[in-house]
Amino acid sequence: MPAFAANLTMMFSEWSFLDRFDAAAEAGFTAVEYLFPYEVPPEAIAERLSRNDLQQALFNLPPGDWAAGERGIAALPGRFDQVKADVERALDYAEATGVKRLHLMAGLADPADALAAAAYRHSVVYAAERLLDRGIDLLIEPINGRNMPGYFLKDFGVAESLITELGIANLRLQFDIYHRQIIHGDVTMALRRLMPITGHIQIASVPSRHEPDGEELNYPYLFEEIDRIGYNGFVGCEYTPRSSTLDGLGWFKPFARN
Ligand SMILES: O=C(O)[C@@H](O)C(=O)CO
Ligand SMILES: [Mg+2]
Repeated sequence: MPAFAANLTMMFSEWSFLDRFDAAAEAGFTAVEYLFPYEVPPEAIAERLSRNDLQQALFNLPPGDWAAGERGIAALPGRFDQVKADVERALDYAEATGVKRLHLMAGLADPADALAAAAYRHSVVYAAERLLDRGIDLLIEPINGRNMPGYFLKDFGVAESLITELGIANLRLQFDIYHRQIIHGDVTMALRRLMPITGHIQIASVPSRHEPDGEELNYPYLFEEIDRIGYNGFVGCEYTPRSSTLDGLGWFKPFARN
């Protein structure tokens, strides 16, 4: 049975950020993820995790100036000092929350731009090596160009090649099934093939990015497949509920903690 993590950026938005931990636990989740923790102190998050017996599955390193449109800075030439500072900031939160995987966003840049490609590689190597002796995986995630136009890492083949070529033990793929289906399709075969380098899975319906209970993908089949291929990490529920979060949890009932 997959271990589902509620994505507190997209789910439980009826509650304040910290109260989302309580609500997710009450709904039967045993783990949570979100994009960014940086607006609240690490101790406050740690307290909610502990109070609710929740595991912290994942969060992202700081993404640059999100409000100004940045979507990561790893592939932006001239921002390496900031990448290094961001890794230290994320480590403070990692220590408090016990998270074992962090996602490094690439940013908006042309993948054919040699300077961007070099900057990205440099950032990825630095961050992965910095996290290695802390026992934390560095994840990279291909994101579809409809949701994030101009995003540097928009191809699963490119991510696979980079991970394989660099061969850093804790550098792994964030396999978001929603993005995979939009970019390439062939989800099941890709899950099977990429499983050895996959460090985290995320789900949502396609094309609406709502609950994983209909539309283009057969999630009951994919959940069984995730078990069949021996994946023992978390499956992040990175979707926007169609109406209220709780009303949309019918699909999750068979998996909920008591
Ligand atoms: O798929 C996504 O959008 C997220 O996993 C993410 O980290 C960037 O928005
Ligand atoms: Mg994702």
